[in-house]
Formats: sequence, C-alpha cells, structure tokens
Amino acid sequence: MISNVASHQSPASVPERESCAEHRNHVAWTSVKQERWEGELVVEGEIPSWLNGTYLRNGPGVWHIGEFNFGHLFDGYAMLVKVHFEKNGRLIAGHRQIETEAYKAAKKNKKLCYREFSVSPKPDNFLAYVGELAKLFSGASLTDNANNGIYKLGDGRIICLTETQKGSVIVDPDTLDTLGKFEYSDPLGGFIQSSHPIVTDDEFLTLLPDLLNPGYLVVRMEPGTNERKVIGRVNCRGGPAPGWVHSFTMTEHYVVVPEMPLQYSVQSLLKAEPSALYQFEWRPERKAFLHVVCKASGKIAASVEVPLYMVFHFINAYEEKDKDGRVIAVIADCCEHNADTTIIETLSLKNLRSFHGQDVLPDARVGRFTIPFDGSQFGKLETVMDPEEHGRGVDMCSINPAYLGKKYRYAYAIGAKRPCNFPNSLTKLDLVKQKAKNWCEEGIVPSEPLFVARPGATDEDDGVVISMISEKNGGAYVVLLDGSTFEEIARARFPFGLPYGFHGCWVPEN
Ligand SMILES: CC(=O)/C=C/C=C(C)/C=C/C1=C(C)CCCC1(C)C
Ligand SMILES: CC(/C=C/C=O)=C\C=C\C=O
Ligand SMILES: [Fe+2]
Repeated sequence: MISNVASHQSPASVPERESCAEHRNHVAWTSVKQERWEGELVVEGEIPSWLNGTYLRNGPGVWHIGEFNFGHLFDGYAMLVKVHFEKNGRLIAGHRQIETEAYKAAKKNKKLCYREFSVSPKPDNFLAYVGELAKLFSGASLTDNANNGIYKLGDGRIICLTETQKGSVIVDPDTLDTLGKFEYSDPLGGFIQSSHPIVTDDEFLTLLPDLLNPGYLVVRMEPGTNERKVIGRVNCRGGPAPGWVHSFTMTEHYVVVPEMPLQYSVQSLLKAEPSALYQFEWRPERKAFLHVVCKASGKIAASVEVPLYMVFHFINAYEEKDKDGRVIAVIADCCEHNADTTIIETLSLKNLRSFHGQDVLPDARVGRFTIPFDGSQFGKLETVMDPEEHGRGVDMCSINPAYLGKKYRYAYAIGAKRPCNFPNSLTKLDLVKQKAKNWCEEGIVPSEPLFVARPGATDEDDGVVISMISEKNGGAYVVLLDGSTFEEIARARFPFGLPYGFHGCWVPEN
C-alpha cells in the first residue's frame, strides 16, 4: 500500500518521477505514489478570469494491496483530484484517496476484503463461502469503492459513486476529506445503482436495477434530503436479469431506461469467481431494448426493441416534436462500442500496460437511437458521424449542462489517434455538421473532457473544456481548451504523474 504523506509542497520540492519506457508502465495505469498532496501549480497560458471554482475528478488511484495486484482499470481504489481556480488566477491543486470501508480494510488487513469489479476475496473454506453468500444477499460483501461518478447535489453536497448503493460517499471539495457514507433514508433496498445519476440543481434521478424481480426502478431525490422516491418501474423484456445500467439519459419530460444485452450475471454474483465479463454476461439472444418513462406520471410512454448495443455512457437525449408540439419520438445519443464487449477486456490492466504500438482499441461510434412514439415495436440505431472523424474511438463524454435533455449540437469526449490501445485524444463532436475537432499530444492518456460554460454565455460552446492528462514521460497536467475553437488556452503541470481518472464535476465559487 502506498505511503501516507500529507504535504503542501511547491512543485519544485517533489522529486521527478522516473520516466517510463514507451507506454509500458504508463503513469496512467500506475498507482499514485502518496495518499495525498496539495500544492500550487504554475500556469502556462491564460486562465479565463471568469473561471472561478473547483474542478474535481474521481477515478482509480491505487491498484494494489501489498503484493496483490488488481486486474482491471475499474477496480482501483478511488482517488480524488482537485484543481481550484482562484479569482487571482492562481491554481491550487491536490489529490487524495477516498477513505472507503473497502480501502481502509485492505490497508489494515493487507488483503482484499470486499468484492470489487473484477475480483472477489476468496473464502477460506466452505463455511466461509456460506457466510459470504449470506453477506452477498445483504450487500455486506460488496465494495463501497466510490471511484466513478462525482456530482454536486442541488444542496451543495459533493457525492462520489460506484455501482453499489453503499458506494455513495460524501466528500469535502476543499480538503478532499471523506465526510462519510451517503445513507439513503428510504426503504427501497436493493444493493446496486447506476454510477451516473442525472443531477441538476432541482433533482437527483437514478435507476436502481432490480435483480430479484427483473426490472429497473426510476427514482428521484430532492435536494436537502436523502430520500429517493419511486417515479416509475420498468420490467425487463429481455429475460431474467436486468442489463447493466452504468448510465442512462433523459429528455425534458422522459427518462430513457436502457436494457442492454450485457446483463448482470446472477451466476458470477453467487460464485466467488467472476465470469469472462466479470459480473456480467453478454446475452444477444435476449435482444436489446429502450424504455421511455414519463417523469410526471411514471407511465411507460414507449418501449422498443433496438439493434444490439454496448454502451457505458449515454451523451444526451431530446424530444422530437411535430408542428403542433406533440412528441413524435425521443432521440438518445451514446458512445456505442459496436455491440461488442471486447472493450471491457481491453480495459484490463494487463492489456493497458502491454501496449507495443499495435492498434488494439476496438472501434466505437457516436450512436443515435430514435424511439418512435407511434406505438412501433422497433427503434433505430444510427451512426451520427463517420467514426474516422474521432479516430474510431469515443467515450467519457460531456455536454453543456444547460442543454441537458434538450436539442443540442456539441459533445466533448475522448477520441483516438491510431494506433493506440486506449483513447488518446480529446474530441469535440459537432453532431449537426457531423464533424469533429481533435486535440492530441504524443503519448498522452487524457481523461473525460468536462465542459464548463462561461457565465452569461448564449452560444452552446462558449466556455472551456477541462481535462487531466497523464503523459508517457510520467508527468501529468491539467489542460484547458477553448470550448469553441478547441484550441489549448492554458495548462498547469503537476509535480508528479497521476493515474487515469474517470469523471469530473465543476463546483463554482459561491
Ligand atoms: C465503470 C466502473 O468503474 C464500474 C464499476 C463497477 C463495479 C464496482 C461493480 C460492482 C459490482 C459488484 C462488486 C458485485 C455486484 C454487482 C456489481 C454492482 C456489478
Ligand atoms: C474509459 C472507458 C472506456 C473507454 C473506451 O474507449 C470507460 C469507462 C467507464 C467508466 O466510467
Ligand atoms: Fe462512467
């Protein structure tokens, strides 16, 4: 386990990380060296004077416990990164491990104590196995490693999330302290959730997959409360297990519930040994669906079979209306992996760490679903733009939050400059012109580009895009691109490398 060093150091006082051989041991796939750090970053370029607030990023930070090494990108113990943009143009940055039960127990006992994405603790004997089963049914054996989503709730609390409900953790955006579990006060039960609730100043909407009575609960929580209330329920059409809902999307009036053929694997959950796809299995014979739930009534407005799809992240959705203002269809966009689950294995640490220049990143595209409201049984899935525009790689997307659920034009994502084994560029997708602008530097691994709108802006792309970059020489920097031109406006280097991270959020200064 890594050393626990709390410090406030200037960049110069931290030793340089050794440079890495080409992509092997890329810093993006290497555990961070110390538990926490805080210091000032030197800025190259100019930070817009309106950009006051804190960028927070969540993601894996540590992939080992003593000699034991995790196998998958998704396993890493959660680490927060912050970059605070002060009014005077100074940047104060830091990182810190989230103090989850799973992380603390691993440190204390020097072994894996909870079930993570790709690996479960091995029961010592049959009795222990029976005990494990009982713990599984209560959710007690599952991880609370909240390394994925990060959101500012309408009441100001910052919540970090993973796919288990117990993996909902409140953190302090300034100190990065772990403030405690987010305890849901409702009696809804179950133990899994989407990693990506849809959070606005007015609400927190999420999906709770129901493994016992296969389906999904659509739930809503008001700011200032911990109580989720059920808006509606969707029963699965594709067999006895719900599809993985890492994320979902919504329009102004409807929630789009995905039912992917990549389903939770009851078998893997019951066995200590995960399947080839970890906690999931690909069941194309059970088909793929999208369900549209009315936010106001909870009723199902449409439920269609669609071509098979493999999606981690939906981008946005909106309503298509006729000339009288009646909704005729819902359009839902996503980063789609050509109905191929290979990407999950591509993200194993063994694969990420063994890049020798081969072009092994599976192709992905910007997928657009059309869900008709005329009672049709089938929906469409089309490719929005020639995938070559973004190098046939696309994921980890953001949009201007003012366009959530509305007709929109731009999305920001990670893209690919081939050959690569992981997306290695940032891309601005113009979904109307079907064109992309790309930003790249040799040997980089960029994390999700987060769009922050300029206060008072009227153009959709008037703002900046923030991303954290891990470099092949072992370094890391935060980069700011202009949301419109997609050109670099500033960067600030960390004094040491940082591993890859998943998602970010923006906390504006009061
Ligand atoms: C993308 C990503 O980070 C996904 C993380 C998924 C996790 C941590 C899944 C955890 C689970 C278990 C440990 C067992 C129960 C099922 C499931 C929620 C998938
Ligand atoms: C990083 C990733 C996919 C990259 C594909 O090209 C998925 C991450 C999922 C978790 O947030
Ligand atoms: Fe995610």
